[in-house]
Amino acid sequence: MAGITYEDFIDLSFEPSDADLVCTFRIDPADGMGVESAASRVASESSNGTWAALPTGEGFTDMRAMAFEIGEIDDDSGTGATTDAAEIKVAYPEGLFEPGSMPQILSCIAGNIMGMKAVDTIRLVDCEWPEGLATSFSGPQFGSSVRREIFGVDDRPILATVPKPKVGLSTERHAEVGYEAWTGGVDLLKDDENLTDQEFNPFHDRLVESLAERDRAEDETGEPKSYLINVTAGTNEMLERVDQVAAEGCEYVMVDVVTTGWAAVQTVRERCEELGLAIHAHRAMHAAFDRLPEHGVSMRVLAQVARLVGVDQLHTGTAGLGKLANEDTVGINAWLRDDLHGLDDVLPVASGGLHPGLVPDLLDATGTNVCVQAGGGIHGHPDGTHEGAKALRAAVDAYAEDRSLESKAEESPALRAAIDEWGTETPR
Ligand SMILES: O=C(COP(=O)(O)O)[C@H](O)[C@H](O)COP(=O)(O)O
Ligand SMILES: [Mg+2]
Repeated sequence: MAGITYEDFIDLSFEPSDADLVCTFRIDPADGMGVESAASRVASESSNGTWAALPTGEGFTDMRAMAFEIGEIDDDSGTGATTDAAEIKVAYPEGLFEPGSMPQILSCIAGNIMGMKAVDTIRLVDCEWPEGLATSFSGPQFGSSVRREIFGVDDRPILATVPKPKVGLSTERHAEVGYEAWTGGVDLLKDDENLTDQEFNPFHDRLVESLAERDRAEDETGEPKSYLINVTAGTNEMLERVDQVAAEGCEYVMVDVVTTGWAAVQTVRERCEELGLAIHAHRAMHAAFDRLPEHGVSMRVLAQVARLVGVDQLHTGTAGLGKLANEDTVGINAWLRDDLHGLDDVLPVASGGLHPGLVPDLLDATGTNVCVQAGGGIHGHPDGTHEGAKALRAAVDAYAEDRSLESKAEESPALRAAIDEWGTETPR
């Protein structure tokens, strides 16, 4: 029987074409499987093969992926991987994918293979996106130009804060905290990932009252201010909320991109294009699949997906300085700025356990073309939110002035109090 078996999905002499999507996987073959068979099985199951030999012939278009490279593990994941763990490359023909559909692409390259027995663990580490597939997506509407276009700055990070406690504040208190933070020196108020439309703080009331305080803070400071309101919900409801955000004159929406799903984010992206709204992407739940170095989908790939689908700002970690286990923040941020067939870049958001004492090391690692978000590091300040915002702003200003925190703290009591409270320690 003419046909294909799963051995037909590996050719170590194969050379991918420029139109192929090339994926790098880290695999740990199951006992007795052997690396080449496991690699072929990965290519087979993620394209058009399965465990059994299959008939082809009339009416069959060859959409096979091809495993074409098997290399040593060069990551320092320290997972104690077995000796036959390897890094493989698989080339996928462009025709396998539906242009512009991130769900379908991920159902190929991060679908069944994540759970198949041929490998004990498998991790999608990186993707090299060909022009045809990449440009079938919108990409970011603004990217890092939000700093200049919304806040008129291009020489410092933009600062954000999320009111803490993360949920439970009344609408009125939430807006008050926003005013205190905006007038203390942050540019962006942000909802937390699990604040959406709850009884204690309904979405539309929060939108209207927070923006009223934003206007007051702009008048008082003479600086542009904005608000990352979390529109996360079912897709149709999200579109309703996006329309409300635009109607009330805000510049951004925030979306929990992993829990809403990429199809929903693509739909929101289309509406934001029509309305001229920037998208802030929170990545809550990413660690369910990107934390373990030997299994899942890397944060690097998640960032690539987010940029293609078209978010403008994305949480990418704190280069190990904050409270959350972090991936390769510096490498991911660099990729977000690299050319991607002309698609716009993405502004990285450093967040998670940050406070003024960590700012110098953070900006040494990430540079200043970022958004720096602090929640506890502002609202936990011994003298409250307004002073906490002043302290964070002073720490960022000190970096721009090439001054130490200690020197800056001589003219900033708020920064002095923050350093006395938290020093330069990394919280857990
Ligand atoms: O609420 C916070 C941070 O609050 P705090 O500043 O009090 O720690 C964010 O949800 C985390 O940054 C998410 O993590 P990441 O940014 O890594 O996705
Ligand atoms: Mg949060």
